[in-house]
Amino acid sequence: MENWIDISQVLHDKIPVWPGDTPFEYQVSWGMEKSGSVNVGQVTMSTHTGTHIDAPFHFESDGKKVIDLDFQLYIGVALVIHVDKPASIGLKELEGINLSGVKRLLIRTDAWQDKTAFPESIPHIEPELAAYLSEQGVQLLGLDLPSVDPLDSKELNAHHELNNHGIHILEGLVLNQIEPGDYELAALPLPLEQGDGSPVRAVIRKMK
Ligand SMILES: N[C@@H](CC(=O)c1ccccc1NC=O)C(=O)O
Ligand SMILES: [Zn+2]
Ligand SMILES: [Zn+2]
Repeated sequence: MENWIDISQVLHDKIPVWPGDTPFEYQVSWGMEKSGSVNVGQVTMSTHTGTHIDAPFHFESDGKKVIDLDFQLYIGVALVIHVDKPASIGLKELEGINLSGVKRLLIRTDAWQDKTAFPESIPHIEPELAAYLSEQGVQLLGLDLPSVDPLDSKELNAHHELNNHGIHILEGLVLNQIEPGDYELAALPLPLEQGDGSPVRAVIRKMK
């Protein structure tokens, strides 16, 4: 079947990363000339580069690693909503949106426009929203932003509250062309045994 839309950031050597984090690098470490038959690549990257998921181990020392997460959560029906450039995302911003029975929620904010640079500031998820979202049935929250907390946060309250309510985090989506509505989503993390996070290839397809 067709009509799948790629909502992932392209991984290339200039992709912006969290200030101070490992730059992304792809290299052919064993080229044709040396190997005689093949190009073999090597990738150096932070697990929080581009479009990626967070495992609880990212913000809790005894939290689950990527391999421990239920991969089924990252495949299935998702609702895309558009909350245009909010200061933050709380109950007020979701007023009038029916989330009952929504398991996967993707929020388009358009607040990170220039994906060639890391943003200066971003709208954050108000930690109190976690309880409401989980009441509605949300288990996966995706955003077109590099974090669910303010960029200067050390407490990471939204990360913790979402995790406390069983809500998994998907960050760095590209949603600027995506109309709100019901979609199928696939955004599988790699089977990283030690992973605190993982890059994903995120794609969606409009539900008929
Ligand atoms: N919480 C952010 C990442 C994050 O906080 C971070 C990523 C790389 C290097 C440092 C980071 N944060 C703390 O200084 C995220 O989930 O992607
Ligand atoms: Zn992350
Ligand atoms: Zn995060």
